[in-house]
Amino acid sequence: MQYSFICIAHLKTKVLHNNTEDQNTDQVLLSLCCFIAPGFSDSMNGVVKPRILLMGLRRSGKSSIQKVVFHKMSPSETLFLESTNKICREDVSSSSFVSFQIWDFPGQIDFFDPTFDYEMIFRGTGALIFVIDSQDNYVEALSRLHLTVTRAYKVNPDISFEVFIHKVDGLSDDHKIEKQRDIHKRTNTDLTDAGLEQIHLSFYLTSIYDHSIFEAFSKVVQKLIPQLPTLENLLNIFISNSGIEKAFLFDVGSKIYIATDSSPVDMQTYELCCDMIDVVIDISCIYGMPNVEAGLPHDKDSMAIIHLNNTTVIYLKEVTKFLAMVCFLRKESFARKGLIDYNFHCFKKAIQEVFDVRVKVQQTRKLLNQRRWSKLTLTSGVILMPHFLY
Ligand SMILES: Nc1nc2c(ncn2[C@@H]2O[C@H](COP(=O)(O)OP(=O)(O)OP(=O)(O)O)[C@@H](O)[C@H]2O)c(=O)[nH]1
Repeated sequence: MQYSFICIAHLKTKVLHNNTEDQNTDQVLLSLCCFIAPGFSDSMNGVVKPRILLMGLRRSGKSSIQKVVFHKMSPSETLFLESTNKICREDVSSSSFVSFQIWDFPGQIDFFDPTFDYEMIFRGTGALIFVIDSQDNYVEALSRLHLTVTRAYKVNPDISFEVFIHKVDGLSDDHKIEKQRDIHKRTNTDLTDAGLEQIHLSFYLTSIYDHSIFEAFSKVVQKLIPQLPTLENLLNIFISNSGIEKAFLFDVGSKIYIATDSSPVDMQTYELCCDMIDVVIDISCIYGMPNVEAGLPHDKDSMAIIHLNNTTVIYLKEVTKFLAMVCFLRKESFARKGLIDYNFHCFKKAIQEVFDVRVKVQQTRKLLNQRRWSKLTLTSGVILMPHFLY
């Protein structure tokens, strides 16, 4: 597909009055509190920050994944990455929804090393990504995966286990499917033999040389967003009332999509969204923002429209400082842009309310924690150091 026309402009949203929309979004918001799950508290401050662990054998591609997805490193530069020899922790807090810690582990962790407190690590973990190099012999990787998963599950059965069958860029399509089937079968057989068939592993075919790694990471991150059903619901309401075929909510910095409507996602659509975000950011960097050092070149006026030569229109609009909505629609539907913009305005308001509820929950949790701590100090007369997770 070719882009036949690109227009990037600053546009103020026109507000049309449509009471039905407001009622719909309000109804969704009424049920919000059900989706605010406690999550993983980061020490005493009550900040919900799930932890994602990147594990796997040496040179399987863990650091490359982190650098490409979160540091915009080009895939070819990863050839020069040095081997990781200690646990590297990083905070990813680009928006209130995409906020977590990534821990990149060195290739060989010795679970039997007494200085390695794996219980403490797994206890605060939201997702464990195990990276397998598909271009290498993976027998050792599979036994390491089994050991890691069984240990982690015993400590924390709530972890989501994600297996990245990585470096598939060198494989043909048939070969990829065959490898995935084989790895899936072997791991499940091992788990069944160990009497742990209840452990669910999700498998993804990934490569840093295409968008598959971003798509896989999006799915991992989505599982850690307690408000996901609310966001999906809002997107469903938005698209069905605006004649839109598909809508994604993107974290602009990482190109991770944090939610989409309930229709299936195809890779080509996702790739077009990523390309569009790149175009918008590049053009904004060159022409748009006087002070790019201040952060992402994406602000409340950011928007872009791309007309493809197959009568599809892609429409990008800023939702929050870090989030953008990217929609796919027919040219005929885009004729009602005023209605789409009004509905988008309602959607944006609803998202803001989701943020507000979340912030309130976090503040209440922080206050409760502080009270609990001051009570502890008063009753015991001494302050005992808590057993913080690191
Ligand atoms: N072909 C291909 N190579 C990749 C891919 N991802 C990473 N690599 C290469 O794999 C090699 C090892 O990558 P690293 O990210 O250093 O691996 P690691 O798992 O962090 O290694 P340790 O730090 O030793 O545990 C590098 O040369 C990367 O360029 C991929 O998707 N495809």
